Amino acid sequence: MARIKICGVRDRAAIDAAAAGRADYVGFVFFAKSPRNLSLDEAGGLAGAVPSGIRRIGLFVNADDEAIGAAVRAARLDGVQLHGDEGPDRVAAVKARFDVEVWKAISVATRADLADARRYAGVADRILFDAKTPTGAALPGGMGVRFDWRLLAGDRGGFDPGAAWGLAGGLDASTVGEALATTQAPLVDVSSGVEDAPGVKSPAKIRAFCEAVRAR
Ligand SMILES: O=C(O)c1ccccc1N[C@@H]1O[C@H](COP(=O)(O)O)[C@@H](O)[C@H]1O
Repeated sequence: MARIKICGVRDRAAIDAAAAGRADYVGFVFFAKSPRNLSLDEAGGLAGAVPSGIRRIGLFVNADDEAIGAAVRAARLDGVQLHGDEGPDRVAAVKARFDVEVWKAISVATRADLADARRYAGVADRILFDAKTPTGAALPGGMGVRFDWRLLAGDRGGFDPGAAWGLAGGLDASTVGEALATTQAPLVDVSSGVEDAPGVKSPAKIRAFCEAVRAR
């Protein structure tokens, strides 16, 4: 069964719903432009509400070591998701400096974009294939944009078949079944698809999403 990450949680009700749905990960966003952004204090408070079986992943966009380190400590992060323009060297540096798993998001619109993932082979602990948001968009993710999941069927553009990966972008309870059937993704990551408004998580939608994944 695919693992589940509920990203952009901002309150205890969302964390409780993720736990009820037996999600594997919750995501804390540390990106000021996002409606899901958390202060260090907020993240520290929420971290204590996350049950021990759920891993805490911090999302960053082109952040420096100081910002990542402060969040890792405040929220006792188990992992970081680098969702900006971080190249393989930067991903390797984050991995060397912090004792956490490191995910790298790859923006996908066409098959040619999949080749980018190969650059991170042996560097990132997990590749997250996410939809490329439109040029000039406010955010590089978290906008409910999906890509053609058929691109991930087969060899995923030559991506290392043994490497850990996941699917994000435009998922919700009504689409995740089709996404899993098409891609066989070992992990799905959702944010806006389990919200009532940007940054406002819906416990009912979180539970429905988890049920839809488990129904596969
Ligand atoms: O959620 C955000 O605000 C965000 C901000 C900047 C980069 C990525 C962000 N979210 C991630 O984007 C994907 C897809 O989200 P959605 O389900 O389409 O809304 C997911 O990995 C989020 O964690």
